[in-house]
Amino acid sequence: MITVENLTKSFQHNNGTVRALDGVSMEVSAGAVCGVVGPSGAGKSTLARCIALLEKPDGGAIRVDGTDLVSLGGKALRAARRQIGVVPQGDSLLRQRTAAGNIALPLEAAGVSGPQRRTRVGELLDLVGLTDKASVYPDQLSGGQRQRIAVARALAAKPSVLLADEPTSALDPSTTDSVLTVLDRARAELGVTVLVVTHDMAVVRKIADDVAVLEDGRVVEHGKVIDLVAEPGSRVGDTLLPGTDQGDSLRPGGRHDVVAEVVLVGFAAVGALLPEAAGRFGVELAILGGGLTRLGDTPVAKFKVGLTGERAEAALKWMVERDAHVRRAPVCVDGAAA
Ligand SMILES: Nc1ncnc2c1ncn2[C@@H]1O[C@H](COP(=O)(O)OP(=O)(O)OP(=O)(O)O)[C@@H](O)[C@H]1O
Repeated sequence: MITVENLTKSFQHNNGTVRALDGVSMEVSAGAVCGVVGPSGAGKSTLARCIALLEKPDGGAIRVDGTDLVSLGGKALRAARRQIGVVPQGDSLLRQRTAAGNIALPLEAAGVSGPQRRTRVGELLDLVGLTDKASVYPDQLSGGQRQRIAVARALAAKPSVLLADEPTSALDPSTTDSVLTVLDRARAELGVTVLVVTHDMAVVRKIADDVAVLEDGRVVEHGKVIDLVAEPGSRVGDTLLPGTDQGDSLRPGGRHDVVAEVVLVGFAAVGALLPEAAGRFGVELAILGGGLTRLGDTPVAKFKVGLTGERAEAALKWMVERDAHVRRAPVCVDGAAA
């Protein structure tokens, strides 16, 4: 578990002070993948560098499994740094070393013996799916392969936390997927807690359990992706789920008695809830907008639906009782939309 409490960090510029982190607090559960997203200059990299102990915050605490890393010094700080593997932004491999040689670097620094090093490097090459590239130099690898080697190198010393700063920027979508798969495997097979800094919400959609949205050095939204997408007005939800033409379009009109926005999470809900509600309550149900997507392996749908029939309200209530997230237009006492 990583807990960040009220973290502050400022930089002096010629024209004044920039508050890169302005009281950031967030939590990442052990073994989860957390996406840190936000616009350029929001403070994402500064947060990552502070957690990686590459930058000292001005104030606040960073607890990994209960220990406040900010208060550490000397030997304890060096030991804590080894617990955090870092995949830096951009190309970070040494050109004059092979893929295997790059992965072995942290092991050499830690004094791990030759045979043990070879075994560990072999395991890591296998984890990132590049066993056949052991003796290849970075220049002969694709951008995605280089990033996968950088992930393997970051995992070499068996850290409990893996921090990746924009690991997929400048990669095409299929290459991006291969890097994300490797991060996901690190979590699933090694139990590593993964923090991914990214400006790309597709990364959050594909692998994140948790997300923190930063803006101007502050956390403006934070939580489990699957919970946030169901919250009305969530920025994460608005970005990750299909649009449905919101606002006035939720007002009942035309031939529908009730118009509502419905978010459905999981195979059972997405596959069966709407037709079952329509059949059970004898209402006509029309999909007016929205669509399907996936969050990791979980199917999620957001639809604008129009219900017609005497028991339309009862059908909606029944869906809510089955964990559908329903957003209705406010209705006045005379039944008209407010
Ligand atoms: N070493 C530094 N010296 C001075 N200012 C810095 C330094 N690092 C970051 N900043 C400033 O702090 C603010 C936050 O920068 P940071 O790189 O953390 O944002 P970011 O969200 O990662 O942006 P990007 O997506 O563009 O990388 C910016 O205004 C930046 O100019």
